[in-house]
Amino acid sequence: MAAQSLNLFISISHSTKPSLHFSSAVSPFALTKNPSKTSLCIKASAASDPNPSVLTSANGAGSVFAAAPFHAVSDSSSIEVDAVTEAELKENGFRSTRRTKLICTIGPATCRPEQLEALAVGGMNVARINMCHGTREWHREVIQSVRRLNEEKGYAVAIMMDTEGSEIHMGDLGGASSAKAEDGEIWTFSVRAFDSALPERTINVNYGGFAEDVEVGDELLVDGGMVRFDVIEKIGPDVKCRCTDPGLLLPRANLTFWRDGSLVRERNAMLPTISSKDWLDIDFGITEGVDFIAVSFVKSAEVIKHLKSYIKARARDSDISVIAKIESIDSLKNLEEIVQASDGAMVARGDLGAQIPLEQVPSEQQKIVQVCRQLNKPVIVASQLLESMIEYPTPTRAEVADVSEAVRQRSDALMLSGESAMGQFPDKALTVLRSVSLRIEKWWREEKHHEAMELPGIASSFADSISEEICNSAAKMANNLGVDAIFVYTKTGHMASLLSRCRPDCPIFAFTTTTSVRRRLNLQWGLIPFRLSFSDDMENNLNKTFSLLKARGMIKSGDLVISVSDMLQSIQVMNVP
Ligand SMILES: Nc1ncnc2c1ncn2[C@@H]1O[C@H](COP(=O)(O)OP(=O)(O)OP(=O)(O)O)[C@@H](O)[C@H]1O
Ligand SMILES: CC(=O)C(=O)O
Ligand SMILES: [K+]
Ligand SMILES: [Mg+2]
Repeated sequence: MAAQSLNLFISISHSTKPSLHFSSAVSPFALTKNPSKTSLCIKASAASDPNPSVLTSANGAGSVFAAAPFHAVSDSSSIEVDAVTEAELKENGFRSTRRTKLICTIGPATCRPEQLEALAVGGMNVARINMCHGTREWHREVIQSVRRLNEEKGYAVAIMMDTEGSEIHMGDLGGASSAKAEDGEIWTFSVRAFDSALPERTINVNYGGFAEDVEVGDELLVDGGMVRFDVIEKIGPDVKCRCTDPGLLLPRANLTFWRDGSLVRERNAMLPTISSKDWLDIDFGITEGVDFIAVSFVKSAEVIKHLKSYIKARARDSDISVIAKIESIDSLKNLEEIVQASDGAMVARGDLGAQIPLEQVPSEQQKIVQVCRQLNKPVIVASQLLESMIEYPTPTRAEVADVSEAVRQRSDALMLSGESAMGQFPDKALTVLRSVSLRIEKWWREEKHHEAMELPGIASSFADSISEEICNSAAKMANNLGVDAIFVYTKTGHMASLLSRCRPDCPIFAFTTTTSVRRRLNLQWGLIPFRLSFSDDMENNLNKTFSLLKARGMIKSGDLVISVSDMLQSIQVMNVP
């Protein structure tokens, strides 16, 4: 990195409605303006000696696997970052920090505090709880353990609650963790409520209309085809089926039935996206202060809008993001509207692959990732990324290729399901996601393989347009100048997400004033979220940040940084003094 001691300060102010264009080959000196409407001030000064006005003592420089002592006090002179990020920055430098975020579904294999901590140490950014399984008391314990971990160790692990939704699924297997269906066996799927133990080879179905809706000759798919049956006989509430594709039946697995090669959507299509049980779970999530609610089987944008206004009315001071799970034919049909209405989306390939032919899933994934990036919504690729690791300690080559593809598409986050919830090797699975992400990100950066995605304007106001232009330009400048990091000072997180959307080559240090925004930013590509008190005085903020980060060894003199903020709409380029 060529050392530069130039502090370039560009601030844009406008009294009348200005039109501002940054030239396409943006360099810090190649800004153009419309002089009649915009005042553009470029201040260049030596930045060798900004007054290190705020200096606190080094705050426990820990190594990766021993969480550093963390000062949870949110006083104005501290900065909150977790020990893992801190050690990663110190030991490997900015360039090699991971950009792709990792989500772990928490289940019996990972719910104890020490297991959760191992996941946080291993790079978990978001913990997902699936309301299909477990009791609310169980989920509350998990949420509280994660919160304690954040408070005591300085992590910013966010919590995502995933609704059950009202699609058809099996009941629990009378306490068994799984059951094996063998080729040719006859199983009974029944809507009856069994008081005592389930008879042998009997499966409960949650949907009352099941026996009426299926027909002899239909094909019944468990979990999108993990196990298949042919419907051979209907006897009142019981449906007899012959297993044609053997496999493992898991509790509450999803059921779909197919007739003449297409998915049957009879009355179950009328089931509400958010069931009454889901609403109670959502109330629970609001009370417990979850960061994200992922809505299963979204069909239209309306349900998302409804939920968002419900949350707004109910949770005045906690802002919960709503993630639309794309896992049905209807959600594909209404994709853009749904994504637009949501705060993010999940490619829920498990159920999606049960509703559309499997060979269509990869192209749909690509499309969903692209639409989300264009609309600036974080996107998660989920399900079966490392399925074999539920049982085995190493992934298949094909699984590694699948993870690589999601990283190459530059989705915001990858998610573990059964691998972390009930698998035998949750930590190893997380390590595989982490190391494959790092390796593929580096490869694509070095080879400059990444195709530039066209990013349409998305601003809904003029002020937003300025933010967007600033972020697009800052990201481009960062790549052209080869800067070490982009700093963004953002209260709501919006500027940070606009920068993330550009997927720049360097990491983005996102400074925000509240812990809840910090947690939510942890879902987005390339953002390293810090909590920091800051003012409207950017010079002061920068000096303070440099001092705090330098004192902890996370940056050093000479590092080249671009800084933007949503208080003062500006781009600054400088070397760390
Ligand atoms: N809280 C939990 N308690 C017990 N088992 C769980 C829990 N969460 C997940 N599991 C187990 O892990 C498996 C995979 O989890 P996952 O969240 O992918 O659920 P799923 O049932 O496949 O549904 P979904 O379509 O909502 O993802 C589940 O089938 C279940 O066996
Ligand atoms: C995650 C999820 O719900 C699915 O893949 O179906
Ligand atoms: K779910
Ligand atoms: Mg699903």
